[in-house]
Amino acid sequence: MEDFANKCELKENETMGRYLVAAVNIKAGETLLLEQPLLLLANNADRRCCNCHQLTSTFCGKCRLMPLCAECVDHHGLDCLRLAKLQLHVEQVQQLQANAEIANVLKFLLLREHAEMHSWYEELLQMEAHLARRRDTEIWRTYQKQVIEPLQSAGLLLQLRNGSEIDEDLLQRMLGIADINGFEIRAPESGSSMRGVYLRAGLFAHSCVPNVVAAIDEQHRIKLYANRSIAAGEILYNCYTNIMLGTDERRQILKIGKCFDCQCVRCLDPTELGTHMSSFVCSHCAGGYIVKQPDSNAWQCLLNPEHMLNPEFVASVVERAKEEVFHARDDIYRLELLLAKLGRLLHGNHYIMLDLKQNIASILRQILQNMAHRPSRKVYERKIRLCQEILLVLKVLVPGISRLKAIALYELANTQAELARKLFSEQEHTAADLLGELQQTEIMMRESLRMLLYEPICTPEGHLARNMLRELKELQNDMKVLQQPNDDVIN
Ligand SMILES: C[S@@+](CC[C@H](N)C(=O)[O-])C[C@H]1O[C@@H](n2cnc3c(N)ncnc32)[C@H](O)[C@@H]1O
Repeated sequence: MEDFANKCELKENETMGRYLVAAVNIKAGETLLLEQPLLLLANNADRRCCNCHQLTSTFCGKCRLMPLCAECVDHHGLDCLRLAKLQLHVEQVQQLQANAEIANVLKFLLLREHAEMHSWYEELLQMEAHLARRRDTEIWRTYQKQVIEPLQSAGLLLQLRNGSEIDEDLLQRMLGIADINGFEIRAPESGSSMRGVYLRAGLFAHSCVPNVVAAIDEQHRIKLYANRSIAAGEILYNCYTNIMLGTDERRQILKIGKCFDCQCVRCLDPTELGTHMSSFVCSHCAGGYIVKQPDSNAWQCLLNPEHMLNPEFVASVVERAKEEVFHARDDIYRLELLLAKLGRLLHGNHYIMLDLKQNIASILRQILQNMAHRPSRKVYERKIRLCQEILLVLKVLVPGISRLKAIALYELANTQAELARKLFSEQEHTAADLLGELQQTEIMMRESLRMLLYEPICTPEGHLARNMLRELKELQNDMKVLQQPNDDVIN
């Protein structure tokens, strides 16, 4: 919290509400905030044990309302005691157990219930909920039906402290705060997620070209650090969405999920900083690309504005391409075919093309890891090419410290080193060639490691950094051997 108080200054304006600016000059990699979540919430329809956060279908035997898995004995003692004191019939309990989101709201209500947590509750209520923008929308009506009505009809609210004050707006506010401010957190099972609400981390504004990175460790502690040097007075921006998506998709996610129109430099630039992550190929002009003009929303060729695409055609190509990528997943042959086919319509850096390239690269990784496949030189070279293409885009999108860039760089370095070793062992390359390749690899590994060292240790990236340190040492040992003046080695 000391870093936060010294380095971040809270401001407010009409467009963004509260936001943070750098109070001092900040160096790349400097930590701005370390914070534990005030609330850990399940996502949507998931029901998670409120002690260990595993998915569960069972409830605490004492309070009956909080999900608790068979392995956990109890959960937060005060919460359990308070809920157990409520006078509820079996049918009312069943009604409250039926919708998973109700447990999330109960967590808010329990903060309100305990006097010692009141100041946190008050701070939580100041967070943005976008009540006016969400009122009468689909999400509002869904929450009303599935969460608020059961809570009201079960007679639970009136038994809470000043229960008559807990009206529909207050409950919608709680749900809105969770949606607008929640950070996605890795859930215990791989591939699934839950949400964390952090009082300080939730104050950072969004940009699709952020200067701050958020990383959450296995204990759910969030770390926010600068990805480049930031001058005093600059706004501190975290990215709320996936930077590997195109502008229309990012803006839609932010509009629907966070209720605002992003106006960052990337969103306002039709070429997305020259990456062309949403551009189509112009079928009339050699080397011409069709981009969406931000003011008119027209899709026009950059070389000849008269060459246009119909927005419905663009939308349908994108939708169909996404479906085809989904169906081709895990099948490298189909993915490569699709890449060639879509390449006639989309720029090579279009986000769907990059997604395809990432899919292909990750299948190639599995093939290369399994030496029983005896992969040919072409397999290594294909993966190297794909990593290089992905990296070129990432270097523009995140010029500073980035875990995505670090991972892509590591994949590239690792494959280059493996190919060099293979060619040496098959006597296609000399020891001097191998040494040259390994020296290049070492530079890339060091660069990747330099970026990953800012990630908390207990995260997949932190584990990767530790493995990489070991690999780097092995690489350096190999290089030492190759550097020894030994006629048998260097030829
Ligand atoms: C996580 S909250 C950030 C803190 C919030 N501004 C507050 O006052 O509590 C996210 C909300 O901040 C606002 N916001 C963040 N970044 C923004 C941006 N670049 N442009 C406009 N509004 C932004 C939006 O209202 C968004 O829903």
